Amino acid sequence: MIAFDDVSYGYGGTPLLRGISLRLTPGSFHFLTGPSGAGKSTFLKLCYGELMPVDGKVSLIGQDRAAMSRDDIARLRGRIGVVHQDCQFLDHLPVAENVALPLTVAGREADAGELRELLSWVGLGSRARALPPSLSGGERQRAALARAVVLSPDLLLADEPTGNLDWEMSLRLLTLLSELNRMGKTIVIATHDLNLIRAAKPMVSARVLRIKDRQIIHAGAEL
Ligand SMILES: Nc1ncnc2c1ncn2[C@@H]1O[C@H](COP(=O)(O)OP(=O)(O)OP(=O)(O)O)[C@@H](O)[C@H]1O
Repeated sequence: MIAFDDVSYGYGGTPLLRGISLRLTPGSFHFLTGPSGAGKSTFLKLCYGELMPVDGKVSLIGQDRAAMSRDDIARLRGRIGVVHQDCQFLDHLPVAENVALPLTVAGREADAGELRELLSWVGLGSRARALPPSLSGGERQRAALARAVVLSPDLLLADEPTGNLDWEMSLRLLTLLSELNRMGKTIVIATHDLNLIRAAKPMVSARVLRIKDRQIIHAGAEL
């Protein structure tokens, strides 16, 4: 699904990630961890084509990133959903319309029934008409998750999705993400919360990637 071959990246000539080679196979579930500033968000940006590698090759769902046009990248947005760290919304539009926005942008009509089902899956069935500023942190994250999956992507990337949430809400979000994985979606969650990774153990068969010394290593047994 995603392949990195000897990929390096840095901002303004300062190396951040170096010589990364890995595969994210269809249906896999990965946590990506590492200290603040290690490059987790940067790695995710390389995975959804926002950034181009400085060296090496990134293949996104079978396409070489370097050979992709703007249209290819736009099409990719339907296959790769992203829950961003800051999950911004259009504050003047109700939750349901914010969640449906990727459909609108893709020129597709939102099916009211499917949208209702999606909102109730994330527990926001009764908040469809609410405006984003009135949502709690947990509600915002769940709305962001709904928006990220509204186009039914094959791969979902979540950047610190539980960053500001209490434990109960973190587990709720983790449960939703593991349900998506059981439905066959490939999932990558960037997090520095090791408790979250431990809590996922009974839910999914997850692998842990850790950024260390500019490299991404497979962590495993010790978590
Ligand atoms: N657009 C940018 N221009 C220059 N430097 C950047 C840019 N984006 C990120 N960086 C730097 O690259 C490094 C890695 O950032 P990144 O956001 O990928 O780390 P992270 O592991 O996700 O951190 P956190 O856990 O704090 O979110 C940081 O030192 C950051 O300041």
